[in-house]
Amino acid sequence: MTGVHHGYGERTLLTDVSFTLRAGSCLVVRGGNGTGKSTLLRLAAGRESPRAGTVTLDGRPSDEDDPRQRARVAVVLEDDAHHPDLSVREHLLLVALAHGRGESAEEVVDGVVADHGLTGQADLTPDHLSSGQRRAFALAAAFVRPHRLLILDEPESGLDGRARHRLADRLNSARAGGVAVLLATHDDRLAGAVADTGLRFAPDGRLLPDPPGDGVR
Ligand SMILES: Nc1ncnc2c1ncn2[C@@H]1O[C@H](COP(=O)(O)OP(=O)(O)OP(=O)(O)O)[C@@H](O)[C@H]1O
Repeated sequence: MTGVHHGYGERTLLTDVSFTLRAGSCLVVRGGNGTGKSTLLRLAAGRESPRAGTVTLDGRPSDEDDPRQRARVAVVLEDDAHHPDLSVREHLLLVALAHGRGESAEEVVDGVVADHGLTGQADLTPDHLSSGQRRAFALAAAFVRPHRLLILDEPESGLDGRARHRLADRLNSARAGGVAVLLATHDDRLAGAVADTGLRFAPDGRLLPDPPGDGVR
Protein backbone atom coordinates (compact mmCIF):
# COMPACT_ATOMS: atom_id res chain seq x y z
CA MET A 1 0.00 0.00 0.00
CA THR A 2 1.57 3.30 -1.05
CA GLY A 3 0.49 6.83 -0.21
CA VAL A 4 -3.12 5.82 0.43
CA HIS A 5 -5.69 8.45 1.39
CA HIS A 6 -9.28 7.45 2.02
CA GLY A 7 -12.44 8.52 3.76
CA TYR A 8 -16.19 8.85 3.44
CA GLY A 9 -17.93 12.14 2.69
CA GLU A 10 -16.16 14.92 4.55
CA ARG A 11 -14.43 12.48 6.89
CA THR A 12 -10.82 11.46 6.30
CA LEU A 13 -9.90 8.08 7.75
CA LEU A 14 -6.54 7.23 6.16
CA THR A 15 -3.83 9.81 5.53
CA ASP A 16 -0.78 8.90 3.47
CA VAL A 17 -0.70 5.27 4.55
CA SER A 18 2.12 3.11 3.20
CA PHE A 19 3.30 -0.35 4.18
CA THR A 20 4.60 -3.54 2.65
CA LEU A 21 3.68 -7.03 3.79
CA ARG A 22 6.09 -9.81 2.89
CA ALA A 23 5.56 -13.56 2.63
CA GLY A 24 5.68 -15.21 6.04
CA SER A 25 5.17 -11.99 8.00
CA CYS A 26 2.22 -10.73 10.03
CA LEU A 27 1.31 -7.07 10.35
CA VAL A 28 -1.18 -6.14 13.06
CA VAL A 29 -3.23 -2.95 12.80
CA ARG A 30 -4.75 -1.55 15.97
CA GLY A 31 -6.80 1.50 16.90
CA GLY A 32 -10.02 2.47 18.66
CA ASN A 33 -13.53 1.79 17.40
CA GLY A 34 -14.31 3.60 14.18
CA THR A 35 -10.72 4.64 13.44
CA GLY A 36 -10.62 2.86 10.08
CA LYS A 37 -9.18 -0.63 10.61
CA SER A 38 -11.90 -2.46 8.66
CA THR A 39 -11.73 0.20 5.97
CA LEU A 40 -7.99 -0.37 5.62
CA LEU A 41 -8.55 -4.14 5.32
CA ARG A 42 -11.28 -3.68 2.68
CA LEU A 43 -8.85 -1.54 0.66
CA ALA A 44 -6.10 -4.16 1.04
CA ALA A 45 -8.52 -6.87 -0.07
CA GLY A 46 -9.49 -4.88 -3.17
CA ARG A 47 -13.12 -4.67 -2.08
CA GLU A 48 -12.95 -0.89 -2.25
CA SER A 49 -10.59 1.53 -4.05
CA PRO A 50 -8.75 4.35 -2.26
CA ARG A 51 -9.39 8.01 -3.04
CA ALA A 52 -5.67 8.36 -3.70
CA GLY A 53 -2.62 6.13 -3.64
CA THR A 54 -2.14 2.54 -4.75
CA VAL A 55 -2.80 -0.90 -3.31
CA THR A 56 -1.03 -3.76 -5.06
CA LEU A 57 -0.73 -7.49 -4.48
CA ASP A 58 2.20 -9.19 -6.18
CA GLY A 59 2.61 -6.10 -8.34
CA ARG A 60 -1.00 -5.96 -9.59
CA PRO A 61 -3.72 -3.60 -8.38
CA SER A 62 -5.66 -5.29 -5.59
CA ASP A 63 -9.06 -6.30 -6.96
CA GLU A 64 -11.27 -8.87 -5.29
CA ASP A 65 -12.98 -9.59 -8.61
CA ASP A 66 -9.68 -10.75 -10.11
CA PRO A 67 -9.78 -14.60 -10.12
CA ARG A 68 -5.99 -14.76 -9.76
CA GLN A 69 -6.23 -12.73 -6.58
CA ARG A 70 -9.09 -14.82 -5.20
CA ALA A 71 -6.97 -17.92 -5.73
CA ARG A 72 -4.29 -16.48 -3.44
CA VAL A 73 -6.03 -14.30 -0.88
CA ALA A 74 -8.51 -15.39 1.80
CA VAL A 75 -10.42 -12.67 3.58
CA VAL A 76 -12.49 -12.72 6.77
CA LEU A 77 -14.20 -9.39 7.30
CA GLU A 78 -17.09 -8.58 9.61
CA ASP A 79 -19.88 -9.19 7.12
CA ASP A 80 -19.34 -12.80 6.14
CA ALA A 81 -22.07 -14.44 4.13
CA HIS A 82 -22.99 -18.10 4.22
CA HIS A 83 -25.56 -20.39 2.70
CA PRO A 84 -28.37 -20.73 5.26
CA ASP A 85 -29.48 -24.07 3.87
CA LEU A 86 -26.09 -25.79 3.84
CA SER A 87 -24.48 -27.45 6.84
CA VAL A 88 -21.08 -26.28 8.05
CA ARG A 89 -19.40 -29.19 6.30
CA GLU A 90 -21.37 -28.79 3.06
CA HIS A 91 -20.59 -25.07 2.92
CA LEU A 92 -16.87 -25.65 3.52
CA LEU A 93 -16.80 -28.38 0.91
CA LEU A 94 -18.42 -26.07 -1.61
CA VAL A 95 -15.87 -23.34 -0.89
CA ALA A 96 -12.98 -25.82 -1.12
CA LEU A 97 -14.22 -27.23 -4.44
CA ALA A 98 -14.94 -23.79 -5.89
CA HIS A 99 -11.36 -22.85 -5.10
CA GLY A 100 -9.93 -25.84 -6.92
CA ARG A 101 -9.16 -28.22 -4.05
CA GLY A 102 -10.44 -31.08 -6.24
CA GLU A 103 -9.99 -34.56 -4.85
CA SER A 104 -8.28 -33.30 -1.70
CA ALA A 105 -11.34 -31.18 -0.74
CA GLU A 106 -12.89 -33.65 1.72
CA GLU A 107 -9.61 -34.23 3.52
CA VAL A 108 -8.87 -30.50 3.72
CA VAL A 109 -12.38 -29.80 5.07
CA ASP A 110 -12.19 -32.56 7.69
CA GLY A 111 -8.85 -31.21 8.92
CA VAL A 112 -10.04 -27.61 9.05
CA VAL A 113 -13.30 -28.57 10.81
CA ALA A 114 -11.29 -30.37 13.52
CA ASP A 115 -8.72 -27.54 13.78
CA HIS A 116 -11.50 -25.02 14.36
CA GLY A 117 -13.25 -27.07 17.05
CA LEU A 118 -16.30 -27.58 14.81
CA THR A 119 -16.44 -31.37 14.65
CA GLY A 120 -19.62 -31.49 16.75
CA GLN A 121 -21.24 -28.78 14.60
CA ALA A 122 -20.25 -30.06 11.15
CA ASP A 123 -23.79 -31.19 10.29
CA LEU A 124 -25.57 -28.10 11.63
CA THR A 125 -26.74 -25.17 9.53
CA PRO A 126 -25.28 -21.75 10.46
CA ASP A 127 -28.46 -20.62 12.25
CA HIS A 128 -27.83 -23.31 14.84
CA LEU A 129 -24.33 -22.10 15.72
CA SER A 130 -23.41 -19.84 18.63
CA SER A 131 -21.77 -16.52 17.74
CA GLY A 132 -18.31 -17.85 18.62
CA GLN A 133 -18.94 -20.97 16.53
CA ARG A 134 -20.08 -18.77 13.64
CA ARG A 135 -16.78 -16.89 13.88
CA ALA A 136 -14.87 -20.16 13.88
CA PHE A 137 -16.93 -21.22 10.84
CA ALA A 138 -16.05 -17.98 8.98
CA LEU A 139 -12.37 -18.55 9.75
CA ALA A 140 -12.65 -22.18 8.64
CA ALA A 141 -14.05 -20.98 5.29
CA ALA A 142 -10.85 -18.95 4.80
CA PHE A 143 -8.58 -21.83 5.78
CA VAL A 144 -10.13 -24.35 3.36
CA ARG A 145 -9.17 -22.09 0.44
CA PRO A 146 -5.68 -21.97 -0.98
CA HIS A 147 -4.11 -18.83 0.51
CA ARG A 148 -0.83 -16.98 0.35
CA LEU A 149 -2.30 -13.95 2.15
CA LEU A 150 -4.84 -13.92 4.97
CA ILE A 151 -6.71 -10.69 5.68
CA LEU A 152 -8.50 -11.01 9.02
CA ASP A 153 -10.70 -8.43 10.70
CA GLU A 154 -11.01 -9.03 14.44
CA PRO A 155 -10.88 -12.80 13.97
CA GLU A 156 -10.87 -13.27 17.74
CA SER A 157 -14.29 -11.72 18.29
CA GLY A 158 -16.61 -14.17 20.01
CA LEU A 159 -13.88 -16.82 20.44
CA ASP A 160 -13.15 -18.21 23.90
CA GLY A 161 -9.61 -18.49 25.29
CA ARG A 162 -9.02 -21.96 23.92
CA ALA A 163 -10.20 -21.02 20.44
CA ARG A 164 -7.97 -17.90 20.52
CA HIS A 165 -4.96 -20.08 21.32
CA ARG A 166 -5.89 -22.39 18.45
CA LEU A 167 -6.20 -19.37 16.16
CA ALA A 168 -2.75 -18.08 17.21
CA ASP A 169 -1.25 -21.53 16.57
CA ARG A 170 -2.85 -21.76 13.13
CA LEU A 171 -1.68 -18.30 12.14
CA ASN A 172 1.85 -19.06 13.26
CA SER A 173 1.88 -22.33 11.29
CA ALA A 174 0.55 -20.48 8.26
CA ARG A 175 3.33 -17.91 8.63
CA ALA A 176 5.92 -20.65 8.96
CA GLY A 177 4.65 -21.96 5.60
CA GLY A 178 5.22 -18.56 3.97
CA VAL A 179 1.68 -17.16 4.29
CA ALA A 180 1.44 -13.40 4.91
CA VAL A 181 -1.13 -12.19 7.45
CA LEU A 182 -2.77 -8.78 7.71
CA LEU A 183 -4.65 -8.63 11.00
CA ALA A 184 -6.85 -6.02 12.65
CA THR A 185 -7.55 -6.79 16.29
CA HIS A 186 -8.43 -5.38 19.69
CA ASP A 187 -6.68 -8.34 21.35
CA ASP A 188 -3.14 -7.32 22.33
CA ARG A 189 -2.33 -10.87 23.40
CA LEU A 190 -3.25 -12.26 20.00
CA ALA A 191 -1.28 -9.44 18.34
CA GLY A 192 1.78 -10.25 20.42
CA ALA A 193 1.44 -13.97 19.78
CA VAL A 194 1.31 -13.80 16.00
CA ALA A 195 2.52 -10.45 14.63
CA ASP A 196 6.05 -9.35 13.88
CA THR A 197 5.19 -5.73 13.05
CA GLY A 198 2.41 -3.42 14.11
CA LEU A 199 0.78 -0.14 13.18
CA ARG A 200 -1.66 1.99 15.14
CA PHE A 201 -4.09 4.64 13.92
CA ALA A 202 -3.21 8.18 15.00
CA PRO A 203 -6.08 10.70 15.30
CA ASP A 204 -5.15 12.32 11.96
CA GLY A 205 -5.52 9.02 10.06
CA ARG A 206 -1.81 8.31 9.81
CA LEU A 207 -0.54 4.92 10.86
CA LEU A 208 2.31 4.97 13.36
CA PRO A 209 4.65 2.08 14.22
CA ASP A 210 3.35 0.13 17.24
CA PRO A 211 5.33 -3.02 18.07
CA PRO A 212 3.01 -5.92 18.84
CA GLY A 213 4.63 -6.90 22.18
CA ASP A 214 5.14 -10.42 23.50
CA GLY A 215 1.59 -11.80 23.67
CA VAL A 216 0.99 -15.40 24.63
CA ARG A 217 3.01 -17.87 22.65
N1 LIG B 1 -19.17 2.55 3.38
C1 LIG B 1 -19.12 3.51 4.31
N2 LIG B 1 -19.72 4.70 4.11
C2 LIG B 1 -19.66 5.71 5.03
N3 LIG B 1 -18.99 5.60 6.21
C3 LIG B 1 -18.37 4.44 6.45
C4 LIG B 1 -18.39 3.34 5.53
N4 LIG B 1 -17.67 2.32 6.06
C5 LIG B 1 -17.21 2.76 7.26
N5 LIG B 1 -17.63 4.03 7.49
C6 LIG B 1 -17.30 4.83 8.67
O1 LIG B 1 -15.89 4.92 8.74
C7 LIG B 1 -15.46 4.87 10.10
C8 LIG B 1 -14.44 3.76 10.26
O2 LIG B 1 -15.08 2.52 10.15
P1 LIG B 1 -14.29 1.15 10.28
O3 LIG B 1 -15.32 0.07 10.22
O4 LIG B 1 -13.19 1.11 9.29
O5 LIG B 1 -13.68 1.27 11.76
P2 LIG B 1 -12.92 0.20 12.66
O6 LIG B 1 -11.63 0.82 13.09
O7 LIG B 1 -12.83 -1.11 11.96
O8 LIG B 1 -13.88 0.11 13.92
P3 LIG B 1 -14.21 -1.10 14.96
O9 LIG B 1 -13.01 -1.27 15.85
O10 LIG B 1 -15.39 -0.55 15.70
O11 LIG B 1 -14.55 -2.33 14.15
C9 LIG B 1 -16.71 4.69 10.95
O12 LIG B 1 -17.07 5.96 11.47
C10 LIG B 1 -17.74 4.19 9.96
O13 LIG B 1 -19.02 4.62 10.32
